[in-house]
Amino acid sequence: MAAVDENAEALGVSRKQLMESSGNAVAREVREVADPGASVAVVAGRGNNGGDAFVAARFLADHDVSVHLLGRRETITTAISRENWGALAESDIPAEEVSDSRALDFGEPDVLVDALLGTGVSGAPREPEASAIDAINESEATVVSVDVPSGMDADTGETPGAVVDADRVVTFHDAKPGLDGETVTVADIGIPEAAELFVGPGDRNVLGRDPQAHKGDFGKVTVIGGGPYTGAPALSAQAALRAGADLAYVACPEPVADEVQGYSEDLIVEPFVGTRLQPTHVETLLDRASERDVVVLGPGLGDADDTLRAVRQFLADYEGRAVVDADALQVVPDVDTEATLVCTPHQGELVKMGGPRESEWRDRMAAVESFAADLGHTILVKGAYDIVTDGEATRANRTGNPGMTVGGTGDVLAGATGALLSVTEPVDAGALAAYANGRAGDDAVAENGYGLLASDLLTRLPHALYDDD
Ligand SMILES: NC(=O)C1=CN([C@@H]2O[C@H](COP(=O)(O)OP(=O)(O)OC[C@H]3O[C@@H](n4cnc5c(N)ncnc54)[C@H](O)[C@@H]3O)[C@@H](O)[C@H]2O)[C@H](O)CC1
Ligand SMILES: [K+]
Repeated sequence: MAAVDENAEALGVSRKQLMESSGNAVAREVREVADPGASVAVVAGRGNNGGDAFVAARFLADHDVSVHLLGRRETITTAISRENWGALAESDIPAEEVSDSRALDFGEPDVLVDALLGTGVSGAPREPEASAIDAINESEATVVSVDVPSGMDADTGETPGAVVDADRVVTFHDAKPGLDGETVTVADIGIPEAAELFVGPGDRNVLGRDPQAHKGDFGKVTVIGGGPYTGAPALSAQAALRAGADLAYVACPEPVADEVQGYSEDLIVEPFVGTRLQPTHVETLLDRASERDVVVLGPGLGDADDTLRAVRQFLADYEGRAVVDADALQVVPDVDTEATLVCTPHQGELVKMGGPRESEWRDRMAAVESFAADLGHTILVKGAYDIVTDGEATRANRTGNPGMTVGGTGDVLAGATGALLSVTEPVDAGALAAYANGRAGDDAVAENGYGLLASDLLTRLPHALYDDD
């Protein structure tokens, strides 16, 4: 939900607007259960859940409203909630601050609005909230809970401690688990569909960095590639580093090893004998892969028969996480593997894998979703709108521009996906890599115009993935 909020903000719908809509929805619900003139007591906590209720109070001028904040105004946790508390002071709505739940006296109202705790709760309610919840439950009033009954975990529906016994719940944007017995209204608060459908800056929240982290915590990625091409594996491995991996290895044929190393001293090159990947290399590669977090299989490997046989053997025995790209993709549909794969085809490669041909992007989303479900792996289809799906969750990405049709941008994407796959789940890894790759391309074109090189994306990946703007 926090990610969707941030995406909405990036699309021009601020959190403050969302709070205004939320509060309005609560007021509508109150009007349904209480006629004008009825008494309404709002019991609010210090988070945004309370903020929603401050807004609701402003929309209930026809009712006899009082607001009771459990805490002091200085302890309100968010700026927008504080602003809405401030707005109450500019009205004639009685609003009191109560630090001790024993001093909480909301009388005998017709309606109680429960806005103590929302989606920000963690664990069982502590004091003074726990006693305030008891007080609400002892009241005869009709209880309208904001977002969730206070004390209920919005993700799981679990109630580890005291919880408000609500008559009605006004929940925002999406239904929440664990609600039954109450009358539930799911209120549309104006979050644009695009905030959920398209990957946005909020999706990056899954990429935390623990200050106590050690070398290797953010992933060791091996790129198995090269042979006919040397630039591709070097781009992938550098992209893995720029997307946050700690170590990037390139397993490539001996004759191209110097060239790959020559692209960057940051890469650890692990050559194998011969001019291309062959079945005799597979055992050693599997051994090494077992010490790494993710393998990126494909960049620059070519499609010689024995190379594709080697790819098939590798995947049949590999049980870890891998990104499969380029010529290696055609092997995936007929290999039986325990591995967790993120396949990164463009439209032509997808068709070669037996995938759908739909051209309109929404139709393609649905078709690729069911293809991924059948395949049993995550697919990231590259295009003007990238589609990422594991057969259940499906996202689209619209960063990027026509300048990115240049060779090598797919290798960068595969490497970035590899890095992110070592720290997040497959759909998130693919979605974020597509987003960052496209944004890096957009930044490069904004700075220099068209004529970008795939290598221009590399230094722009960190900003696209980790900067706050
Ligand atoms: N897009 C949306 O869905 C919108 C939701 N809105 C509302 O915002 C709340 C979530 O707000 P948040 O500030 O994140 O958290 P809460 O108000 O739920 O509470 C945080 C508050 O409570 C303290 N706390 C946490 N755990 C406990 C505990 N076990 N015991 C006591 N106190 C606890 C914490 O420290 C904070 O002070 C959501 O539910 C909606 O109502 C917005 O309106 C925007 C749109
Ligand atoms: K609540």
